[in-house]
Amino acid sequence: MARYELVKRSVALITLTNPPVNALSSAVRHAMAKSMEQALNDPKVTAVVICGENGRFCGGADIREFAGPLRGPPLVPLLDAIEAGEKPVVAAIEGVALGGGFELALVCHYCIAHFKVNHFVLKIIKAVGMSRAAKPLSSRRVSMLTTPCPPDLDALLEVVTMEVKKKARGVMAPLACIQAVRAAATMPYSKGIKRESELMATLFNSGQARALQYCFFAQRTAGKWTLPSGAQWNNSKPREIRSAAIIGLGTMGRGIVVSLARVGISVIAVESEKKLLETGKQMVIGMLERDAKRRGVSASLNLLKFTLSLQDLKDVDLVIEAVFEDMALKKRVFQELSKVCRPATLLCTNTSGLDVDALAGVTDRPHLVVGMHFFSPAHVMKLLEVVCGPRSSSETIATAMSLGKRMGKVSVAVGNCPGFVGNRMLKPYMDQATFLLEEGATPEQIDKALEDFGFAMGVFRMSDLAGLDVGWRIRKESGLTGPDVDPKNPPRRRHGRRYCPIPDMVCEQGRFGQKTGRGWYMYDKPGGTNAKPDPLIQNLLEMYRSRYAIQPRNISDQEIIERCLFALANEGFRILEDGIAARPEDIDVIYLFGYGFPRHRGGPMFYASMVGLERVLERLEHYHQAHPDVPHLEPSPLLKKLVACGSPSVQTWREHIKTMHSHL
Ligand SMILES: C[C@H](O)[C@H](C)C(=O)SCCNC(=O)CCNC(=O)[C@H](O)C(C)(C)COP(=O)([O-])OP(=O)([O-])OC[C@H]1O[C@@H](n2cnc3c(N)ncnc32)[C@H](O)[C@@H]1OP(=O)([O-])[O-]
Repeated sequence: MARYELVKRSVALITLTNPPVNALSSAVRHAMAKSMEQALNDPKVTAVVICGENGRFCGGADIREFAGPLRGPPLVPLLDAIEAGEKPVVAAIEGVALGGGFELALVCHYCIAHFKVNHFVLKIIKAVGMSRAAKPLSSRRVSMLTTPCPPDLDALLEVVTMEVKKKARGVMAPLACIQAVRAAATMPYSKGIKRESELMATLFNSGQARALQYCFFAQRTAGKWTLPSGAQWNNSKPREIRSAAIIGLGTMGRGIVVSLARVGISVIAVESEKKLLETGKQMVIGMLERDAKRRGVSASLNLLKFTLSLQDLKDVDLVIEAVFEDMALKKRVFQELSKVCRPATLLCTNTSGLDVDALAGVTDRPHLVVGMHFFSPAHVMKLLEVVCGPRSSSETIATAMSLGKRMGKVSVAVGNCPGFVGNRMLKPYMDQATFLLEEGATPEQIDKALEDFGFAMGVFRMSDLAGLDVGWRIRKESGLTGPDVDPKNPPRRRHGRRYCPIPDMVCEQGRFGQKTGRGWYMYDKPGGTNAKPDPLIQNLLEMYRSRYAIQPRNISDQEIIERCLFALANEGFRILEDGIAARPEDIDVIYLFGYGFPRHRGGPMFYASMVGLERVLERLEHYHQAHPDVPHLEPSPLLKKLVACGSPSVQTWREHIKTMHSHL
């Protein structure tokens, strides 16, 4: 866990050896303490160098050890011994020096860092080689350094605090960092370090720390998929994709073209009309040029080809269909692709919730069909839902997952059902928000409650951004609203359950959100982003409630959070029961990377476990009793079962899901 060598007869070289990131596990700390003692006590040793194996210095404390009691020698006394030692210690840094790894570098008297190191502030060594060995160390001890205190420190920290509170609502760590900076600038080292330890202890024992550690491992677990057949992430070889084609140059298609081209994959982009093709082409080129400029590289425009003819696709490795969300149209595209593309070409769909297997069924290669559900904007959002149809082969799934990772996405394998995972859960979440409007809340009150919880955007601001017409079109196609709805249907019921027509009423007024300058909010112009409460919406709500004799009531933020987030998690439990998601961590990763769920809350499933499953169950029972015509408030059988089993930790829920029909 740490190797000790004597080089040039007088330099002790200590190499951290805990692959893959040399995390400071108890074994590493123990080995380091032993090696440092050996080096400091050996009269032949005049200097010490600490480095990390595998081109990485140190990825910090071993996060896996946080779950239980601390074992082995604590880190701080070890760092103090290095700092106070009488022999110069040099940190030879490559790759990363994170957290405790950063602290280790800081207490070394000198640092030499490879120029490609990220995550590190350089402490520049004045001369090359070990000519420092005989020099006094006092000026090199971090405890002896003086921190200049700017005269306007309070004002400076005030501004930073405001910024942090805006950008990281409710997050503890950044505010603690500001307090640590204040301590470093205004206190002697010993008091400053003591203050920092107090701040660290508060954070370390917080629910937010547990949520962030959970997210870290959940993100890495999400890529480890398994099929009922036993095929899985580490025994299914992905195909190499050198060439791809995108059908449809709408917002999603353009983003997908950019995502592929900027990682070196040649892309043929197809549109149905010359004008659409030309517009899409100009937008893609502009996006790639801006992206390349930002990254300081040249735009890979030579990888692009734009065409009106599917015939040009005959040799590509993979196609992603991104046409209008209409099943009949998609089926025609897949039938055509079947004829044009060579037999081994993978055919993928970017549908946001339609039946992937129905599309597979119209092709000559159902085993090569898979969903690749990108999130808008596709070249920015990191989430990729890889939707496994029952006939998708393990090689096809492995290829889609690997391609997602190559594009810098967080790929999550999910089963095939309406809305898959993310959008299926979004429906009850948004339904609750509109029901709360009927009952007395306003869009801005609901959004504020959700944004105070930690969401970057509340549900109504998010809908205005995405465009209200998207959902409206889906509801019309599903027969929930529009001229085809049976007039005998009571306006507030559909299929025997409660239905809120307010979003339809808003759309019928041409209020589609930011794009039209009016939606749930009003904006200074079409395309504007500065959302202001709109009195016309307030009037619409008042008129609506009086028309249906709804007596508005004061609704607490707590009720808003419980009804929206417990309904969200409840659908997550159903998704686990249906085998559409392999584990709760996958659901949480989808919501962290696709829907802006605040990371310091862990995700909808982790949040439910932190609130306490018994509490979630009790509140859902309460709300379902109050609203019996809202099925998604009825507690799921899995939630009840987990509570009956004593509410085990989220990481063990899989053991209680005996789903024989897992889609994954
Ligand atoms: C006060 C002080 O602050 C306290 C005391 C602390 O120090 S708190 C801890 C502070 N340290 C961190 O926050 C660093 C967290 N790690 C990272 O940011 C990244 O890992 C990376 C270093 C930039 C490398 O990225 P990568 O993309 O090349 O590889 P990977 O896929 O991410 O990771 C490869 C494998 O290593 C595992 N791993 C990475 N870092 C780890 C860590 N610190 N502890 C335990 N395991 C870790 C990870 O789970 C994965 O495992 P598996 O999935 O293969 O089984």
